[in-house]
Amino acid sequence: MIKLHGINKSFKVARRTAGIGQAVKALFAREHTIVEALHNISFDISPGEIVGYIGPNGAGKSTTIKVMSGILVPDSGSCRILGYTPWQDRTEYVRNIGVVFGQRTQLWWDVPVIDSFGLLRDIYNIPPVVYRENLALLTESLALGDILQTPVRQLSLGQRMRCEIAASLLHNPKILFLDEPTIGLDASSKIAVRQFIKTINKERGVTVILTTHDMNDIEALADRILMIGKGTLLYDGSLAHLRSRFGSNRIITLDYREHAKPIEIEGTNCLSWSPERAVYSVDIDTVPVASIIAKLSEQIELLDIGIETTPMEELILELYKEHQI
Ligand SMILES: Nc1ncnc2c1ncn2[C@@H]1O[C@H](COP(=O)(O)OP(=O)(O)OP(=O)(O)O)[C@@H](O)[C@H]1O
Repeated sequence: MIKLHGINKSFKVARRTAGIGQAVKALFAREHTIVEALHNISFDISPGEIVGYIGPNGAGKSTTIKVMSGILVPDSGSCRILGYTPWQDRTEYVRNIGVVFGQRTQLWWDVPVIDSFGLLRDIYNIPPVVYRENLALLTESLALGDILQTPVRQLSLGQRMRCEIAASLLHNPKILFLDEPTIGLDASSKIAVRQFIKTINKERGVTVILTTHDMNDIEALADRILMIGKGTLLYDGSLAHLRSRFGSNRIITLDYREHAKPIEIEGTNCLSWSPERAVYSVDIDTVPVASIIAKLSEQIELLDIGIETTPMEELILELYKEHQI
């Protein structure tokens, strides 16, 4: 369904050093640097998948989404989605995809939400019956009833995001690209958005590609992770596989009577330390929990101990570290 092969994309960025002299100089001879945003990116995505596209800031996630949605033309490589080359067959292609950029809006700022939806209906030429049905369904499942008549600029972030998602689905797309769909949302809005994404994937078979920095999004939604760092694809695999790779990692939280100085324990990673509580990450195949407790008990009076398997955030950090990004 989605096939990217050897995609490269660089940006030429003007380089400026501070100071008026440099600014004047730059008027005559502008210096440039080349930012290699995507380097030889290849992957396939099948119909019905939910894929989490992750990586640190500036890794190339949005650039990939822009290439896949036809907004950016890569320097080289091929991208075939539903039989189209996004940036070449844009008019036809966009009828098949929905795109949500969490940090930008596709809705008209000053008009009521319903008017924006009406404009999208005309742009996409959505048949009246389909539009009516979808509007009813989306209004109900995303609880838009009370806000359809409100101008977009008066909406809260969570309300706007629900409207953005509805707007991206009015024309029944087969693929949904979500670029940080839960950014800035409160806990309950995040859960509502995740639930809805799951539902449209299950019930309508919409293929979803989402970029996020929120590992709870990934945990809740994605069966597969693509990880990118410095423009290069570093991991393509299931969440379960990632878990099994770091399967013996544990987070140990210790409460103790006041102790001012952190205690180093060989083979562990101290994630945080305060005078009453410390958190360590450890591979229990290498360093047994008992030895950590024994070592600490020699120096501090332990009050409580909690042991958890490594949370998603930590797994991803490990992966970033492994790839030195
Ligand atoms: N239009 C542009 N002009 C110049 N450089 C750009 C442009 N768009 C992206 N870049 C650069 O390309 C690289 C990848 O950026 P991109 O926005 O794809 O990263 P990202 O993974 O989405 O990051 P974030 O998590 O911070 O949103 C960065 O170094 C960025 O500065």
